[in-house]
Amino acid sequence: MILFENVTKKYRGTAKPALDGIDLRVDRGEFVFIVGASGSGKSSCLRLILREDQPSAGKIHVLGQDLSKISSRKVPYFRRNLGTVFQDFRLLTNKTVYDNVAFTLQVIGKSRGFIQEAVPDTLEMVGLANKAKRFPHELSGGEQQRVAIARAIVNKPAILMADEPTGNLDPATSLGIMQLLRAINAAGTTVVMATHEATFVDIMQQRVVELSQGVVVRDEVGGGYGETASIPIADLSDASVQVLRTSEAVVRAALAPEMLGDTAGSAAVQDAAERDPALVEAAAEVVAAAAPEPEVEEPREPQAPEAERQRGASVFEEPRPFGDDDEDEDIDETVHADGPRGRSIPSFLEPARPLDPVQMAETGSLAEHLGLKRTDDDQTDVGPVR
Ligand SMILES: Nc1ncnc2c1ncn2[C@@H]1O[C@H](COP(=O)(O)OP(=O)(O)OP(=O)(O)O)[C@@H](O)[C@H]1O
Repeated sequence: MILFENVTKKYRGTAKPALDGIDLRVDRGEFVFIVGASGSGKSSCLRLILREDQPSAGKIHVLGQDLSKISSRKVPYFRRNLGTVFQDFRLLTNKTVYDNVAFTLQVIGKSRGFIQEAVPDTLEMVGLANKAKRFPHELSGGEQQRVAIARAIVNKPAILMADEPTGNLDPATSLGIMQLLRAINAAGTTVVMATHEATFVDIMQQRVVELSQGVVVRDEVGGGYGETASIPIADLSDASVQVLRTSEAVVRAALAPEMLGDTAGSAAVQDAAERDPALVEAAAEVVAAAAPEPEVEEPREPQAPEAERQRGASVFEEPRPFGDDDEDEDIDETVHADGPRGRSIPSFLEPARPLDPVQMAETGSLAEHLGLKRTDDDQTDVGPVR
């Protein structure tokens, strides 16, 4: 699906290549994290896949096409197969949620009937059915990112590329976004996500490709605690490692229940709870600690419409649309400063309360299951909370 053969990318005027002889193969249906320090080459990698840029050497095939052979004129057509999500959402601020999503389909000439069906369906999927008529500035950061995701997937792309999609969001909101990306992946879309967020990489146990100075230094299926991990496992006692693994199973079951086979994830958690309640309690604390304690969010000045419009300009020659919505329940993604650490066991760890992944996917309520308190998220707006 994506194939890099000895790919080097050297930008003009730089001494060292941003990517140096990369070999990489991503198959259909995979969820791949590209991780690495700032400047390691993650975004360069995504830009090459999108054919925003060309390698200095080597070959790249995406969806069976040799990217060096796609003429500039055909690039917009090629990109219809790729959905993209960015840290800064890139929504069109003068359009409603519905129109943001519909716009993507309009520019590629989809019929009105198709749009009228696809947009509400997609908004429903991302949990924004009730916000179709809102404008981006009326949404929280998490909701704006959901609109961006709706826009990216409304045309059912084969590949969804996400570049730091949780970079501007608080931990609870980020968990909801990760949960949504996993649901999209579970529905068959290949997901390639560049991120610094070691916590999510650790707990999701998907494939991890780690870059360091333009070279792949790790390519691990089910990767977790590597050099980029937030919790270095080598520093932990055996008991702590066991606690960590239990927490990991819990969160993984919530984020990717199908990866564990039926209800094996929740069964394992319930099993552990029966055998050793103290372990599960300790695991709950690790889970809570894995989400960094949120700070109180500074309200941000709304962006000037013109500046926003400029930000909204897609990296593509062909602008991509965003999402609309329509659900009624507001998704409350605000996190209280006294959130995770104030409680002992998240409710979803309780043996009598099995996980309901479908419901969680619909509501994006993983953070709630983790016990992170939420309030009215319309007040939160965008802005780093870390
Ligand atoms: N257009 C460019 N011109 C010159 N150098 C560039 C350009 N884009 C990226 N670079 C350089 O290439 C290297 C890799 O950059 P890249 O943006 O791919 O890293 P990254 O891992 O995505 O970083 P970050 O996590 O900070 O976004 C860096 O040294 C960067 O300075």
